[in-house]
Amino acid sequence: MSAYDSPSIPQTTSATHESAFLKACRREPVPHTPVWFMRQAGRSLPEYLKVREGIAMLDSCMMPELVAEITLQPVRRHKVDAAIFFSDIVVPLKAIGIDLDIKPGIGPVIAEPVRTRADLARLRDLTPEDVPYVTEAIGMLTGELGATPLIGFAGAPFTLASYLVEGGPSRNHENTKAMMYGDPELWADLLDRLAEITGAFLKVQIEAGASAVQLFDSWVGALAPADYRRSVMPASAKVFDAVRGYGVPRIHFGVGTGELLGLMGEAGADVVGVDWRVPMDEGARRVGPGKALQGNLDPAVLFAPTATVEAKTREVLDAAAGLEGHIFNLGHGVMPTTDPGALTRLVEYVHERTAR
Ligand SMILES: Cc1c2[nH]c(c1CCC(=O)O)Cc1[nH]c(c(CCC(=O)O)c1C)Cc1[nH]c(c(CCC(=O)O)c1C)Cc1[nH]c(c(C)c1CCC(=O)O)C2
Repeated sequence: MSAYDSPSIPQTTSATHESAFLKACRREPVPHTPVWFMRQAGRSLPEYLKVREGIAMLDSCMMPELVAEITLQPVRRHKVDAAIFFSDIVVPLKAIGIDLDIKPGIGPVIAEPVRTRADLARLRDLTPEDVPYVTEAIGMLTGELGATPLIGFAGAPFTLASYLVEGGPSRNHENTKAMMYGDPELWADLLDRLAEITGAFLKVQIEAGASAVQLFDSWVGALAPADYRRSVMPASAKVFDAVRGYGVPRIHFGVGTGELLGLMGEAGADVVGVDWRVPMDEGARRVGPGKALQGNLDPAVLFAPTATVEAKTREVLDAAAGLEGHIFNLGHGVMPTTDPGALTRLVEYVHERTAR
């Protein structure tokens, strides 16, 4: 009996359990390679722009019916093999009272950056009562999704710390690294706080019915492996540990993480996401045995002609052909100006090409 046979998640029906996506996460044989896209919900879809009209991003995350509708849109349109919960990595921070906003075209902006030990006191624990709209939206979704699994997610401690310390998006993460190198004790305590909050946020989603979770460490590729191991990995490992007992697959993803893939696997995930810079077979070699892999078409390829998209997709599938457990995805999120038709065709193409 593997950890995944655990009956501890009553919300995951047997049809969901037998879905291609969850089988691939468990490295079991699949009828076809499952496909989903990071940022599959969002601005590439006209139906998304329509329902979001006049509603601020963070407000929309707190409206369960709207969240459920937006989460379902790409499943209906593209026939992807998994849904990802519509929310944002800063939602749990907002929920514990951090003054922040998501500015269109910019991203999360924090009113008062976290830079000192006194600032840490603002990062209190998250409880399910802080995010009732998450539980409610997931409850609605699991019914509507049928056998299609729902992926819950959270931002990883490093990526959340970067937004909190910088006060917003950052190219070089200079204030974040200044704390990490210059005040390692404060840094460790900050990451530990964020690991607690993130673990609690993932638990809420799993208990509401999410059948997999993804930890987004989008900006961790800015670190050298030794710094990752010393200053970040313990906090990410704590998050994976916090949800291990549920037996739901845990996915770990970051951008520009070619040099970190082995350590990201070691942090405890069941599935490691690979961006487009590392071929899947090389990614598998770096991650090591016992993990499924997710990736990794360059999202910019979708702007090329269909024949090119197909040729580049074949390259990904061929490189992943020897893997036990491949989930097809882009190497990072769908760009807002992507033609949604290109995404629908891509799902169909991967399904046809890998049908067994
Ligand atoms: C770094 C990060 C953030 N948010 C997220 C990450 C990690 C993933 C990654 O690396 O891309 C995670 C995220 N954010 C969103 C989702 C929804 C689920 C999905 O993938 O479909 C997910 C998984 C919705 C969103 N989150 C955001 C949007 C766009 C806002 C809008 O549509 O009005 C969406 C659909 C806002 C946001 N939030 C953030 C950014 C950088 C932005 C974009 C700002 C902009 O360009 O306007 C922070």
